Amino acid sequence: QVDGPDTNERLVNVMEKLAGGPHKGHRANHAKGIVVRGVFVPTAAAAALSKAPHFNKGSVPVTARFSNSTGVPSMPDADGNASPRGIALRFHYTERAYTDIVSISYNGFPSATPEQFLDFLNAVARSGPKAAKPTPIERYLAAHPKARQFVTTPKPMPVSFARQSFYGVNAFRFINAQGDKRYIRYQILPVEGEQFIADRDAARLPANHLFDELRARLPREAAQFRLVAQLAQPADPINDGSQVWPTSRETVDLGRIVLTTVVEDSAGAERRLQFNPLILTEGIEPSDDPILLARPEAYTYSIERRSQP
Ligand code: HEM
Repeated sequence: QVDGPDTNERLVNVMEKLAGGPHKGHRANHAKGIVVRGVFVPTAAAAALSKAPHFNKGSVPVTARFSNSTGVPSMPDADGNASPRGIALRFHYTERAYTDIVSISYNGFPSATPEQFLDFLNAVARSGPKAAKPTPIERYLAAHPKARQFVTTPKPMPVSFARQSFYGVNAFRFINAQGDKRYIRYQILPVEGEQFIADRDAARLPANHLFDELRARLPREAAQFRLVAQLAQPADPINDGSQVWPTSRETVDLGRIVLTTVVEDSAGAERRLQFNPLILTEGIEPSDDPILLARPEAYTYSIERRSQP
């Protein structure tokens, strides 16, 4: 038995440190958010892949939270560190029961395991302005191509949260009524397509532009996404979200997410909401991806801290 914080608690500690926090009442990551609601309408193809209840009904209510990355609650939307952004989705398939998808606007992850992710974040934390060259993060990125790709891939600001794609990254296993099993990864793709703003123009926009845009948009026009399953081929890596599957893999439209309303007290709602990618239902099983399996525990540290009065 080893005393002291475990990897998941250390991850939350370093996230708070990087954010100049802890910021009382806020998430250790994806702190700046907005809560909306709408519906999900599944396709017939969804029911053929999974017996999950929300894929086998006419439609179900959805609660969603869009967010900027990092634990900085005042993160300006055009800041480079605001990406990858998040969408967390909760499908209410009965009055009391729900299942979640928690996804980001980058297809992939910098690390294969929580330990590697901790090394990555610690390297960032040790690379302040006074760090000797090459800095810890420069050395880390030189040795870790997936993390390098994550950091160096341009992540421009979208014109709207409604015009950004999101990716589930971790794999899940679908099981249909016949007992057939398929590994999948989620994609959440804007029906209107992606559209981005040049960095130079984004820098001139107000700090809350994306949040204001969503509040202005929804009374006129829903934010609509296709929920898509990318199907694994037998040799595809199932347990490593840093290894993206080829774009040539078959995809299946599972249905349409139609988000229509910003909830009345978004700040209160987000304090109460506790999204968790392992709140699943029959017809959907987790993979053994160690990042996926670590997430609920890490999230619980953040939830406990932000719930303190
Ligand atoms: C070991 C890896 C990870 C760690 C340690 C981690 C940590 C965290 C923490 C501490 C929170 C705040 C939870 C809360 O207070 O409710 C959070 C939220 C979030 N994470 Fe992660 N995360 C990890 C991986 C991922 C991955 C792979 C994705 C997506 C593919 C993701 C997407 C999100 C999103 C969208 C939120 C905001 C959820 C909301 O709106 O409430 N995270 N994460």
